[in-house]
Amino acid sequence: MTRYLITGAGGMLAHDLRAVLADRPVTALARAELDITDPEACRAAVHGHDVVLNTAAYTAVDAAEHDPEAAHRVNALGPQHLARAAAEAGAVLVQYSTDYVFGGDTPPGNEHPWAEDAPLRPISVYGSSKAEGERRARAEHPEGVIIARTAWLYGAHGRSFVTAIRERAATGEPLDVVDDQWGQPTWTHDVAERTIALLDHGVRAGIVHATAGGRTTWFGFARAIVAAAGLDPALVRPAATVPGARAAARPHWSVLGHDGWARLGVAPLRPWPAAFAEAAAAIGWTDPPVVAPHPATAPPAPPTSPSIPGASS
Ligand SMILES: NC(=O)C1=CN([C@@H]2O[C@H](COP(=O)(O)OP(=O)(O)OC[C@H]3O[C@@H](n4cnc5c(N)ncnc54)[C@H](O)[C@@H]3O)[C@@H](O)[C@H]2O)C=CC1
Repeated sequence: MTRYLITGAGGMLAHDLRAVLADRPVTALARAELDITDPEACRAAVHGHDVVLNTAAYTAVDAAEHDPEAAHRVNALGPQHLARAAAEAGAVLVQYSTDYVFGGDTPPGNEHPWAEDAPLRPISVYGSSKAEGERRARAEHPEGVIIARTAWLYGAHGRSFVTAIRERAATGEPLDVVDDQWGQPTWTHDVAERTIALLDHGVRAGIVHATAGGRTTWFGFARAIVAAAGLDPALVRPAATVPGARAAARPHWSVLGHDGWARLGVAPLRPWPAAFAEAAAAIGWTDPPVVAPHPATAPPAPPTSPSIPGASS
């Protein structure tokens, strides 16, 4: 029976991987139990497993701009250590990566979905560190690394764009959300389920885009989130990206192509509206969040920023 190791087990995607693998032998190690920057610890942890699902990552996109070494250690060297350990153990490594490995060369008006083999041109430290992690993992274990690039994740077990928008909308204040960055909101459950389907199909190497079908902007997604919660979608207003407003640049075009799935004989993730509708019902996002009442003497807190750009990626 296949034995699975999940790294970064405290994270959002890891939770749903554990749920999908609930009836199989799984070791799930949180950061305190396995630090993927430690090559010896990686070797010891991978030993005895057939599949390594690496969800561990330095995911603070803006903070990475100020601490590139930390991002590199976790996102570039970590996957390399795990790939080496997987090669020694005869295991497959699934390395989760990001849409932010792209973004450097899409002139407006010339957008098409990024193919799996499109050149990597990140525009942030985080994206560069993840791109380097892809390269190092594949070089270390060419026959046994699957790169699964995902994006715009939301799920039941973590903070995300969905939780931020729900909390802001529940205050009744209007929300300005960027309408010029395109992508694919993706449920962690679907990423987990499709990844395991890929492995069950016998795939041991390759690149897939583990993002939902379709496309929207952060504004479009925010409206869907607010509508699902039974709140007024008109609260969400379209805004333009303010250059330099955040430490790390965001790609304006993060729509990933899904042809790789057909080549491997496995169906891709479903379109984002259907996935979000099911997620909202399953997670309890069809009701507005309960916001703590403000003390009678204190005025309501103003929004902390004029717009809500995209969350992490
Ligand atoms: N959240 C998103 O929107 C997106 C996430 N991704 C990628 O998907 C994967 C999973 O993301 P999430 O579950 O959202 O991340 P998360 O931030 O919820 O979980 C990541 C986990 O990694 C752990 N971690 C950090 N440094 C570590 C280290 N040195 N050793 C071991 N564990 C460490 C953290 O403690 C955390 O529990 C990551 O590879 C991320 O880069 C890609 C695109 C979008």
